[in-house]
Amino acid sequence: MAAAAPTGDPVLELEGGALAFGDRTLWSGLNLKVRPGEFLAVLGPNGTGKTSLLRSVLGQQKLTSGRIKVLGRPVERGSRGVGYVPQQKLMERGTPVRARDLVTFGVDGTRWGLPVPSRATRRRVDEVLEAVGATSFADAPVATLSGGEQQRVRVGQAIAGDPQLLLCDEPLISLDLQHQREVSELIDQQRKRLNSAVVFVTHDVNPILDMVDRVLYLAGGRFRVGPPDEVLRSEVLSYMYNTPVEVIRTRGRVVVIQSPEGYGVHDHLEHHVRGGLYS
Ligand SMILES: Nc1ncnc2c1ncn2[C@@H]1O[C@H](COP(=O)(O)OP(=O)(O)OP(=O)(O)O)[C@@H](O)[C@H]1O
Repeated sequence: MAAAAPTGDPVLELEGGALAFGDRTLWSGLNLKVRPGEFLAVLGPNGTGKTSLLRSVLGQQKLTSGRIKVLGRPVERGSRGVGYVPQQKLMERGTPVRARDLVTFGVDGTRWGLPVPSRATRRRVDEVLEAVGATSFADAPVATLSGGEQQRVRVGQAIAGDPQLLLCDEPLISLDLQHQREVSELIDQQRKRLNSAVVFVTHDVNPILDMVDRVLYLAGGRFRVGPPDEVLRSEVLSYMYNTPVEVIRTRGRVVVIQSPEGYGVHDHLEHHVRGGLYS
């Protein structure tokens, strides 16, 4: 776990952020500052507004109230300083775009193939393809790759431009254990190399637990921000879920289970309990 608290002007700042759809408020009163070099994990059950938070930071979703600053400025779409790994979306078969093209787009922001990339760009593209383990399928159409292979290419595209703020929406989905480790280490190494910030949405914090500085936990219209040891505790999560929950730490992992007295109270939690693990 990171020792010293990150310093420097925030790369991401939310003040009194609230987001509602109709009469359903996902979160409100959200104050958050993410500083250079910080790794923030965003956790919580389905539908609590984790993706919507990232979309708000990208300028794709307007807040109901409050404001967001990204890299010191009001949020705007398409900022080169922000990288984004979207929640897994497979490319349609027949799309001719190659892995190399997506990563090239990530490096120089130009449309694939045009203009012809410079030697420096090509070198950087090869480096990134290698780093995400995509060299062997770099020239295959992305649509023909497996879900996990496509995911690695998207991570490559997002990190290729050395963003100061990297937003990741479940980037480890579809990856086997080895690639989960490799991809999360790659994201972490890049953060350390550039002193950039990472906001990482995930359903399982364990693969990244030793990288995380703070956790933003969203559940039941509530939120909690703090170091993992302060947030991932039985009393905190029981309050957030409004049902008794036990947080167990075993062999360096965090396991959340529903306490016997809480069984059957909340289906969404039970779903995760059946899976054996929840973060
Ligand atoms: N544009 C929209 N209009 C109406 N409702 C929306 C819109 N975008 C998201 N929602 C709703 O907001 C809720 C939160 O969605 P979001 O995708 O942010 O959740 P999440 O926490 O990322 O969930 P998951 O863990 O399942 O990915 C969902 O119920 C979703 O249907």
